[in-house]
Amino acid sequence: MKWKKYTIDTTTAAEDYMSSMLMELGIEGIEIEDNIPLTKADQSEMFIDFLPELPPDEGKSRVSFYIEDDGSDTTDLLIAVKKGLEELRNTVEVGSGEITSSETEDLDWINNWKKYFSSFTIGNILIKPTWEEIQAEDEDKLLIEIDPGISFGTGKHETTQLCIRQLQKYIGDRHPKVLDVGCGSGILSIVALKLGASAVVGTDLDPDCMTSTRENMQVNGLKPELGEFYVGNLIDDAELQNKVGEEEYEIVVANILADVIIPMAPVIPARLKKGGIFITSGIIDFKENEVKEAIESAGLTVLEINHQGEWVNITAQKG
Ligand SMILES: C[S@@+](CC[C@H](N)C(=O)[O-])C[C@H]1O[C@@H](n2cnc3c(N)ncnc32)[C@H](O)[C@@H]1O
Repeated sequence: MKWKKYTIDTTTAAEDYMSSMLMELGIEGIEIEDNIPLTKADQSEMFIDFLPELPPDEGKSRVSFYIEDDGSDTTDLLIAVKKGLEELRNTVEVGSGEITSSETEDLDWINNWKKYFSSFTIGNILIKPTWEEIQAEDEDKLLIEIDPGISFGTGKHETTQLCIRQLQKYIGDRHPKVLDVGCGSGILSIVALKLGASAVVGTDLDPDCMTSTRENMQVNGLKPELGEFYVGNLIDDAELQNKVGEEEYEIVVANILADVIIPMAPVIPARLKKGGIFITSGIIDFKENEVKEAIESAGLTVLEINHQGEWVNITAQKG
């Protein structure tokens, strides 16, 4: 799909007004470049754990928007953008407001990442995108097929791999019931079921993950009744906590982010059966101690801490 990119030179004070004006004109692909650091809340919503140092914020901003380049005339739309921009000058300092257009780019928002996702193995598990063929040398592996769609979880991320290794280690032949908090594409639920879990319950904040997870269960030949998946936040949603249940699980896995796992830690022990295992990752290395302390304060005993790249997995047990 071809897109045309237009960039407006403006100010940080005007950027929100500018995007709102563009959205009102029906433009959806909007990008803002400035040097304002993200707030903690923004960071956790965007699943970024740390950011590079930014140069000082001098109040400058570049607001870009993308229009599909399907040959249709965009003159009227650009006139409307310029008019909207001039009207904004009555409300806020807009800066130069100069609009430049750049080369047509080939952008496929949803599918471009697929180029970077190819089959790989973790121990005897083969994780394969649904669109790739299985190679002869991999035919003896435990096959997991994944199409994450727009949800997180191809299995390639270090944090997912750290969790998969721990699931391999702790599922054994106990046929545990597993709770997968932050299920994303459903990859950890599917790995758990393929490794012998008797049932899984998954939760995520993002409703799209319910679709991806259910579709991936089906692709992997897993009966829908093996999994229940709910949208919501286990940290403070009493209704979700009820649905998920108490002392139901031999294993809880949560691959999210340190800043989410810390407030979530207190609600984990109640979900676990006695002796149950909590496997968690999404923890960047400099937050390891903070998460470990939160897990211990919640009453769990830390059994293992593993590292892959800059990422950490903590595995703990309910006494
Ligand atoms: C790093 S992804 C992990 C996806 C998948 N489980 C994996 O291991 O690849 C984190 C997921 O957690 C979800 N999430 C973030 N905060 C959450 C919360 N408080 N409760 C449940 N899910 C949450 C996100 O929407 C995202 O799908």
